[in-house]
Amino acid sequence: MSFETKIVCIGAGYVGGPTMTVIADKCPDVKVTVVDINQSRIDAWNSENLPIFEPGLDDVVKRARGRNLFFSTDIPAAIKEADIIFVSVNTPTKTFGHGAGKASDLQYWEKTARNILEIADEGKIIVEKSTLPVRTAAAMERILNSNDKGLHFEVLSNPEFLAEGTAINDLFEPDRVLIGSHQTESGLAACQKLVDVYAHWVPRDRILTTNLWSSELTKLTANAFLAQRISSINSISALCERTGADVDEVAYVMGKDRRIGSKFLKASIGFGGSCFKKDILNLVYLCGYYGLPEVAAYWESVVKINEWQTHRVVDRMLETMFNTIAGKKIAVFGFAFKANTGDTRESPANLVVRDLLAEHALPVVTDPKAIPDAKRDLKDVIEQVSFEEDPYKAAEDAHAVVVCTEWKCFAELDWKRIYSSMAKPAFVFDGRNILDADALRKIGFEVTSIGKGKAE
Ligand SMILES: NC(=O)C1=CN([C@@H]2O[C@H](COP(=O)(O)OP(=O)(O)OC[C@H]3O[C@@H](n4cnc5c(N)ncnc54)[C@H](O)[C@@H]3O)[C@@H](O)[C@H]2O)C=CC1
Ligand SMILES: O=C(O)[C@H]1O[C@H](OP(=O)(O)OP(=O)(O)OC[C@H]2O[C@@H](n3ccc(=O)[nH]c3=O)[C@H](O)[C@@H]2O)[C@H](O)[C@@H](O)[C@@H]1O
Repeated sequence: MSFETKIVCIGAGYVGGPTMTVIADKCPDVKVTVVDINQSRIDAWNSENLPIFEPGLDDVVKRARGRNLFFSTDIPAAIKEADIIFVSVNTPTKTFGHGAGKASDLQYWEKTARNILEIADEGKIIVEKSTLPVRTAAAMERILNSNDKGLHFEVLSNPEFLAEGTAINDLFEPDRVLIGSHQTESGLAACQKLVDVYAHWVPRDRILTTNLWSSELTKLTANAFLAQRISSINSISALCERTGADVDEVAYVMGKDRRIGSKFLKASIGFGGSCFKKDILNLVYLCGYYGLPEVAAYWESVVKINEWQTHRVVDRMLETMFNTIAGKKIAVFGFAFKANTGDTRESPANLVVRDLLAEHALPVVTDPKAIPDAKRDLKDVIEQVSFEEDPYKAAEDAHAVVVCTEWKCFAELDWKRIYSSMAKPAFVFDGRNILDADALRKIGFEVTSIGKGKAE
């Protein structure tokens, strides 16, 4: 079958895989090829065991794969035939040199741009799907358009707003799709081509078009605002613990004010995930670079509060468990950075386990989806940590259970059974406020929740 439009996506990760799968599903007239340098990842995309766990993804992949959706490592062939190339490679925080610890490491992006330039024999539309520092498109255009083949590349920014665990729904029914372009004739024409792709299923009034820099900066800002809400409520959770206020009640009532809204006000042991911290630090770096130290400090505090909140977990454990947890088995319920994903990148559970080890406790990690990634993340301390598929076994003889991920299955466990197998007094630290604390107390547990004090 011949296709009118050919899309290629470079990078078959958490974003490239699901976004391209949905584009292929919704646009049967478009050929979509997802390429990656990682052979085993591509093999997994072509198999029954997809490389990422995302509810609903399997069915959509099965519908489109082999029809107009292809996964491949043949990057040159894919680039050659593409009209539109999405780049969705990773953009981690730089770990070396200037801006280390804050700036984005753009080496994968630049390599991709040079790769495209080397192979392409006609001009193409290049779409920034990765989250990038504002003004990256300017650098990319300079690299791409500095060719001696007389080719013109138009760079668009089309940041992704999906959240892991709800990616398929987020992609099927996005709040908005954002496309940034130059406001030139060729920029607007390229923008229209991409609008036409999304318009297959996204209502036109939800496809927002802006200039390139607004689009790049909106993505960083959206993540910073979301994370800021979590740090704000988490900072208040500490005050609730001291005063007897209940953070869930405070958040609920505040959220009823439509100007505030109810979402992203769930107090927790801190946000995780591959993006919030990285993107805020990038924003902080950019503010410093553009001579705005006050703005940089404001946003940096969001990350600082988040780390402080996670460290408070083991601090509170010590306070409650007679100032020592050395030699005590502690069951860590959940290692994924949030429920409904196997992703553990920047998971607060990682920090909790390391804090437990620093106190010479004996952590046992259980998680319905994330044990393989947990083992990878804890490789350097693997001999001091145990892993257990079965949460009941993880809790046997433990002095405490600490809930780090809001998996629904943890709330549905038989807590009487857990209580009877634990050392006494049996402590529960609910880092996600998902358990029925009163019911647990009736069983006999000593329960500590986030943002709930004892004061009357
Ligand atoms: N994970 C998420 O939920 C979201 C991530 N983003 C952004 O999307 C971008 C990608 O993130 P993820 O998909 O999570 O990363 P990921 O690490 O899961 O996937 C990136 C993929 O790119 C591949 N890659 C790297 N260099 C390559 C090259 N030169 N040629 C071909 N493939 C190459 C890697 O092998 C990897 O499979 C990041 O900028 C991230 O900030 C944006 C929205 C949501
Ligand atoms: O750029 C990205 O990578 C994505 O980052 C987040 O998505 P994600 O990190 O997948 O998941 P979220 O649902 O945002 O949760 C992030 C973290 O915050 C925590 N969280 C979330 C909400 C809340 O009220 N409280 C809270 O502690 C979660 O448990 C999790 O650890 C954004 O929600 C997406 O819009 C964005 O596209």
